[in-house]
Amino acid sequence: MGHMGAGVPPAPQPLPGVAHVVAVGSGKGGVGKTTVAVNLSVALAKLGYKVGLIDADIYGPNVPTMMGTTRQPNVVGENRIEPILAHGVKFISIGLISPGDKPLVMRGPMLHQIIRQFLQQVEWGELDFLIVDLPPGTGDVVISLVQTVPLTGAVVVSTGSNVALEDARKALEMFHQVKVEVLGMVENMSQMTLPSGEVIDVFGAGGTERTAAQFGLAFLGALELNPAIREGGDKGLPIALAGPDSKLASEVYTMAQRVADKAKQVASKNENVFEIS
Ligand SMILES: Nc1ncnc2c1ncn2[C@@H]1O[C@H](COP(=O)(O)OP(=O)(O)OP(=O)(O)O)[C@@H](O)[C@H]1O
Repeated sequence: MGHMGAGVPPAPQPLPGVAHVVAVGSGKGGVGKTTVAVNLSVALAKLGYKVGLIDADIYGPNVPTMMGTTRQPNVVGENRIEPILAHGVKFISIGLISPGDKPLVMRGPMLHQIIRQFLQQVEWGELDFLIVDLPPGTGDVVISLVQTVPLTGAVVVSTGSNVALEDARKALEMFHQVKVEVLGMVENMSQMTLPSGEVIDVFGAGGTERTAAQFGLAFLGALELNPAIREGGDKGLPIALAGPDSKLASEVYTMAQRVADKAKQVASKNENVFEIS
């Protein structure tokens, strides 16, 4: 103990009962990362998986609004936090804890502490997927995350625009640096269909799929730009609730199925690596 420097973090430990931790990141803010993370979670739950969702966007926690509840979580036993259940998904967010009393500036150690608590002190129980909605950009939160738990992989969300893709590439680079496998990329705010049926391309649809191909990554799907998606977010009724037969929500289910398949594939590949060595 004594000679171990205080700066040496303990090795990441899997969360008992949690099969896959999957981070959702973007690089650029405002591309709809939280919208994707929330809908992905709800769709996975509707597909029959046990799903948890951590709002790790400490500076702009929008998950409670998008999940439709700002109820404070109960603390049980020895400082264990009960996640909030909404739309079949268990979630936790800094936005639920002492709302109105959140520090605007957080020092690194405090941020690390929050991420660790969200992973280790929340009563997640058995989960197939624990989705983590990262803050935009690259940095601290991801480092705290990978120091605490092993991740199955990450999903990178972008629009098709060059500026969003520039930042998405930085996110890809960051995941590479911290040795987190990217499961694939999602294009959000892709094409938009007008009531007349005319399709308009606002952000350069197709750009994300091309970028994924350049990096040898899977393209996990596109979500159109549609006011119903924004309304669903603001009302706390994610469009995934409409189910796989709804035309709009079907895109989310395709995406969710691909994320699930890819996560299982990556995890079994990594298990084999351990067995061989
Ligand atoms: N496909 C879409 N169609 C219409 N509106 C969308 C779509 N995706 C997201 N939005 C809306 O765009 C806004 C930004 O989305 P969101 O909060 O998910 O982005 P974000 O990338 O998580 O942002 P940040 O992390 O910077 O806070 C929200 O109002 C959301 O409802």
